[in-house]
Amino acid sequence: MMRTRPLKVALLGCGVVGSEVARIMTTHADDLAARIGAPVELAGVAVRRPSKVREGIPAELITTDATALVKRGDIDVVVEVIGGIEPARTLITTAFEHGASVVSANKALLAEDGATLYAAAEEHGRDLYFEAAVAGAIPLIRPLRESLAGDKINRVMGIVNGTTNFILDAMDTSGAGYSEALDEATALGYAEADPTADVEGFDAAAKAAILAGIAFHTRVRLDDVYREGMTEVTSADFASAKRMGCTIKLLAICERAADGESVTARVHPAMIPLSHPLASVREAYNAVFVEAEAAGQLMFYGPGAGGSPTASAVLGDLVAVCRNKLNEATGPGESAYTQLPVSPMGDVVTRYHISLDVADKPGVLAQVATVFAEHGVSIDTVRQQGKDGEASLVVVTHRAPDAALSGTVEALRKLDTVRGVASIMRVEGE
Ligand SMILES: NC(=O)c1ccc[n+]([C@@H]2O[C@H](COP(=O)([O-])OP(=O)(O)OC[C@H]3O[C@@H](n4cnc5c(N)ncnc54)[C@H](O)[C@@H]3O)[C@@H](O)[C@H]2O)c1
Ligand SMILES: N[C@@H](CCO)C(=O)O
Ligand code: NA
Repeated sequence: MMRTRPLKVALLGCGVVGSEVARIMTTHADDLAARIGAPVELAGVAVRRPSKVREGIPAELITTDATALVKRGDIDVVVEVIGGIEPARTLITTAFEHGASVVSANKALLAEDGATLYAAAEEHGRDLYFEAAVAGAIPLIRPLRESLAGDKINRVMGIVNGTTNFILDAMDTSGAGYSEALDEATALGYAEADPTADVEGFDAAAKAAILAGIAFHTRVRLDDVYREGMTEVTSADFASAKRMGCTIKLLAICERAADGESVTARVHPAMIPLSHPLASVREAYNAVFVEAEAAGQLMFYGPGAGGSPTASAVLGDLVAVCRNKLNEATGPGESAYTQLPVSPMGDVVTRYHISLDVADKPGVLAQVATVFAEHGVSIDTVRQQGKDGEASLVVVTHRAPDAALSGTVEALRKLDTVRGVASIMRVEGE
């Protein structure tokens, strides 16, 4: 039976995502009410610029005082789509203290200090939902927290940043320049307020921390995630990748160690074979592979960024939280009971593609091969292209620990015959 008294929602932030949340809440009000079992009412919208015209939002709902809004006491759900650490963190914890549940899209905050948010939610018996924080519209957090709660997840690997996938795809397929592609991604509402978070891998690293934490039931913070951005990927790297039957993607990879005693989380550009499903993820789409012991391989694919796809995930959470409220229940809280240590990048084992500029003379290849052997890194293939006494040497290795590869590269740089290390890229997905 439908409850007539509405559930009240406070919206914090009315930018790319917030404006879409408000629009869908208004246009789909009847359907949302029917699905929840009570009407949902937008009771206040906190913004920074009140003078801006916001179509469909009554002026009397607009306020610049987000703190007063979350303290009102009659608010059932606070939707936080401001982003950043503060004031978002204080607003969320204040919302819990004043009886509201929270839906947030804020991966930066969850990765930096999710523990504080979970603790405040638990202390006050409220919900914290954040489907939009990882891979936008793609249902991923809920499947990991709920559908796969009975399984053991060993690996999560995916493309979780739309902006950088858009740029890399453009560089690969149309030869577009980096800044031109970034401008387009920003205009389409994919990029963060400061796109450095996207291109330097901070956004993907935050998502990796959240995914690893949920997948492995352990606390993983942004600082635990190894991170390399994609600003140094060149057209020469793409040409090299093509020769190997690969493309280049910015990947987030979270793994449980073979002995099950530790985990790793990392974000970096990597070559993947064109035959791998992640290679065909185009534009700003995201895709995430999950490997679970009983389920096997699962792939989640869809729009990972943009106002309306992200609003879809926020509204799904809003419906879930409202249903919980009516049932006087709460959804899942933090699950970090395993407390596994997060190992450093040096322990990660993978394959490498290394491009060297060397002198084209007898014995150079043998010298280079010896350095790899001395560091216990086994070579899979070598390709040499010579020109005017100089040569480019491309070495692809078998699987080796990252620390061994770093040692190899350091030693290679010291050889007189090695003029430079043009690029080092990991090779994944084989
Ligand atoms: N855009 C996307 O594709 C996307 C996807 C997934 C998650 N997110 C996340 O959603 C959140 C919002 O992203 P966005 O793209 O809408 O950003 P945005 O910059 O378009 O919107 C944020 C809005 O919050 C407002 N704001 C800032 N401080 C405020 C305050 N103290 N009080 C009231 N309003 C304040 C800003 O003026 C701005 O309008 C971020 O956490 C982001 O990481 C965005
Ligand atoms: N800036 C992010 C938004 C989605 O989290 C991206 O490009 O994927
Ligand atoms: Na999602």
